[in-house]
Amino acid sequence: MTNHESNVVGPDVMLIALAASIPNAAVLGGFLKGFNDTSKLNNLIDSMRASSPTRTRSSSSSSLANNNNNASDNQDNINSWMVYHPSALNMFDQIVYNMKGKKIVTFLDYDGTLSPIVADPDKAFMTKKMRATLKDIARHFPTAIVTGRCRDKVYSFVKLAELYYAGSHGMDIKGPTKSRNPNKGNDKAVLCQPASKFLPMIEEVYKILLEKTKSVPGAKVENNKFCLSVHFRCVDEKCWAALAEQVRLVLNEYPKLKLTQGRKVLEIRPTIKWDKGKALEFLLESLGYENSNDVFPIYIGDDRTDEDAFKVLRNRGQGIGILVSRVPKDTEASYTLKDPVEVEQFLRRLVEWKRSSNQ
Ligand SMILES: O=P(O)(O)OC[C@H]1O[C@H](O[C@H]2O[C@H](CO)[C@@H](O)[C@H](O)[C@H]2O)[C@H](O)[C@@H](O)[C@@H]1O
Repeated sequence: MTNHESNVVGPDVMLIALAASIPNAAVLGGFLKGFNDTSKLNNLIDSMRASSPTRTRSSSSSSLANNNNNASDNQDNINSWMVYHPSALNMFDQIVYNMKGKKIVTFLDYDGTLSPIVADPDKAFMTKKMRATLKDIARHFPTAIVTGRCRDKVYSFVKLAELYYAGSHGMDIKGPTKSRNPNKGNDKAVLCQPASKFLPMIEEVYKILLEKTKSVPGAKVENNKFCLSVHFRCVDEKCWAALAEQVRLVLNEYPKLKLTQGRKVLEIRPTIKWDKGKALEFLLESLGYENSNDVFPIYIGDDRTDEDAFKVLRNRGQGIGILVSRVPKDTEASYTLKDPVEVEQFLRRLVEWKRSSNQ
């Protein structure tokens, strides 16, 4: 099972992963009651830890020698992982060779891809440089931001009307409000909201979660319109289980909602079959590339939710997925970039290649 497959979890199982991170046997025993699939449990614990990339494997070791060994093991892991997922910057010439003559479409995740991960989700700004590069990218290629965020919120960060925006993990898609090419008039007006009937339920759960998580210091509930985020980045690890318990109790009353996990965030969303991969397919179709062999989609993202889109590209045998990560992760992406700085460099090279190659 890939990390992606273990991504969508029921609240109870999630709680077990959280509970396993606290060193209290009695509490842990209580949480584990009734759970007997050890490998599933281990997957979930791994998945929980993987959402905390600042922690290295050596952090619990007290001996310096162990730390050194672990550091060199980690480096070996990174090196062998990079053989299968090489840097998109190092492989740039090969990538452009493969996309020659094709219509490029770029799909970009926001947090951790265009903006660095920061403690306060309301302050996840892009650099001016990134914005200028994005503007140039959109001038040359149809470009979409595909994010777990509320569409309006991400627009308030990006502020480029010539892009497509797929907010709420792709459940809220809107086309550009300004043409990418002033001589050609407006791009096709696109709107897709497959989870609209869940809006009142999401609102209701948002209010309840706000109230219920008040008692957990550092917890933050974010309303992303068709889905919700419960952030635990600023919550003391000892309180993760308590927070998860609150979320679980609330979600028990809403079987039509499911829980997924991002980077130090629990995400609550409708149980519809829609994700960033579906959003990518919808956008390609809207752009007229449903059955085209001529299209070359590039999807760049850092999160598990981006795996749905990487998988779609892999299955279509088209374009490339680029994972933004410094550490080895189970991924369907073909290439990697380390951080948003490298993402900007890659996008800039794409713009320069396009300008110089008359493609
Ligand atoms: O699909 P994305 O664009 O990657 O959005 C996923 C979530 O991103 C945001 O949370 C993450 O970034 C925050 C700011 O850097 C960080 O504080 C948090 O720990 C991360 O999980 C956003 O706030 C969430 O609503 C999105 O679901």
